[in-house]
Amino acid sequence: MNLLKLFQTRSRTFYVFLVILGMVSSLTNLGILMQINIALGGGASYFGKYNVLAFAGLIVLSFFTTLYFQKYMAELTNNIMYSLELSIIEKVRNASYESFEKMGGSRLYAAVSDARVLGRVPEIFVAILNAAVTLICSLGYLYWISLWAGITITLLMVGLLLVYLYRNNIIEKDLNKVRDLQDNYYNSLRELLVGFKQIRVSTLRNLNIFNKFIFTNRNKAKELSMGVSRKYIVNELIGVYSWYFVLGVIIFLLPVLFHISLIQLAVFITTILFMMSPVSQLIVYIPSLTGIRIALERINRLDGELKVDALPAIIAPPPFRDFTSLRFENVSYMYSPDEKRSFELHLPDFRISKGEIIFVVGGNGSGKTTFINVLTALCRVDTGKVWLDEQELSWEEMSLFSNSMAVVYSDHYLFTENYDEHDLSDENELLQERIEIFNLNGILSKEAKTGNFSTKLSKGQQKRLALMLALTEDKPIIVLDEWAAEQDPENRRLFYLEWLPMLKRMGKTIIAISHDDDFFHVADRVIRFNYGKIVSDTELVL
Ligand SMILES: Nc1ncnc2c1ncn2[C@@H]1O[C@H](COP(=O)(O)OP(=O)(O)OP(=O)(O)O)[C@@H](O)[C@H]1O
Repeated sequence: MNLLKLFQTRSRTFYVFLVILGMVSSLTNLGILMQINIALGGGASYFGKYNVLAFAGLIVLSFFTTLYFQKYMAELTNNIMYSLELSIIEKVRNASYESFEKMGGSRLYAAVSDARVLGRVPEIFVAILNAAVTLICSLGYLYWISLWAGITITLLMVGLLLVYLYRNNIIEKDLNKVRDLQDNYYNSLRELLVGFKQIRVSTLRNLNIFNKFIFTNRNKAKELSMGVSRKYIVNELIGVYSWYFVLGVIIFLLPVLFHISLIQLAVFITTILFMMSPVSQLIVYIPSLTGIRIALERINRLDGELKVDALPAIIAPPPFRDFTSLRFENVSYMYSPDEKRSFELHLPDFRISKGEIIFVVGGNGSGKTTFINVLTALCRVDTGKVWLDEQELSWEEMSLFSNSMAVVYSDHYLFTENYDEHDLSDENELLQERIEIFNLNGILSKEAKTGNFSTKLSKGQQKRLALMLALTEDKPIIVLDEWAAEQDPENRRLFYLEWLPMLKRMGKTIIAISHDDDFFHVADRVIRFNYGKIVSDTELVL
């Protein structure tokens, strides 16, 4: 996606408007310039006695065209900004888990602020167009008055522009560095916010995150930004003082070189003064264009990364699918295969049957969570086949089937809004019954604003609420990652000896990571992972 393509997709009429505005503005500029010069030289106007009317007409035409265009631009600007923001979020929500992990949250925030920068594109385009048209008209007028003098001034201005662009290129590189620093800064900020408790209780950590990361980063960014500002100031001053140089050439050199008359000289000087404002506008807006290009490049890069393994756009939730068996045949998944130390999960032949309670066990780093990620299609398998009721599933179908699984992660996040559209009303008897069963009676309270359950609960209580909500989703498969880890002994006992059997009686299939060997007998099967492989798959017959 480049800048021009961005416009094409947002508004087909943009270019038509741009051409109309360009024409009106060149007509107005040239007209006004000629009127002034004719008045200065005491010559006859083309419009004779309607001179004043023509002058006023030009200004009115310019006023209304610009007004109409500005309104159109305001609309277009907002459309571009908000739809870009939404399209970034759209890509994130359809991205694969791996590309999401690689991206990191801080880059998402940076991309959203980049989208805001892009919202200025139409305004900048119009300003540059106006300035360029005025410049071209003025130069054309100079050529008409004296060809050689016009050429001399054009060469002079091109030379000065090249110096300006060369310096601007150096500034662009510095700006890129500032943006990289900003990404790192957002990352440190995220760590400060997410890990606030750990940072608050350790002075060393507290000092280090501030001194070694945030402070150093901001200092570097400040130095670079100050350098950029200094270079901009020098550039702008060169721009302004170049005019004196050009005026000097006109006043002192042109009469000697080309024998131009006093009236021609006056016309030249007026025209040059007329060009000053558009050129300074160009000087102001070219750096903005640079910033926009950088923002666009970064959004494009993020876009490319998120496209990897992206899911097809989700339009409506698929119906839950019950099943008899889910089978993995020669399935393997590897984290970042390019890296030296990479972990591979391998499932030569593994089957889950409806109604089973399967415990997934094994040491730290043996591959239990990776297995859950593959099972729930968070990670896309590299090789092998997945069969649902002896029907092979594509990656997309597997992703859809994950909708039939209610998952409680070890670091489960309880949403503040009721995205699952649960019936949380007091009249819901089944819900009240489950609140009772999961020992949440008298613990849960509702947020007045959202009507959702408050998430200000202890870790164990949060997990019990998450389990209850997972059950409310009414899906055939329940996946639990170390669910019992935060429970007190009584709730843990209830989980293994009462709640899991209850779920089984309800016809649910349960896949649960567990470290509680005292309760392994509750499961129908215990599968043990080691180095990414299932080293034992024990069926327990009670
Ligand atoms: N995002 C990742 N990128 C690269 N390697 C990873 C990633 N996540 C996990 N791993 C590696 O994969 C291996 C298996 O990790 P996994 O989280 O599946 O283990 P686990 O059995 O769930 O461990 P634990 O009991 O500690 O939770 C580990 O060696 C880990 O270093």
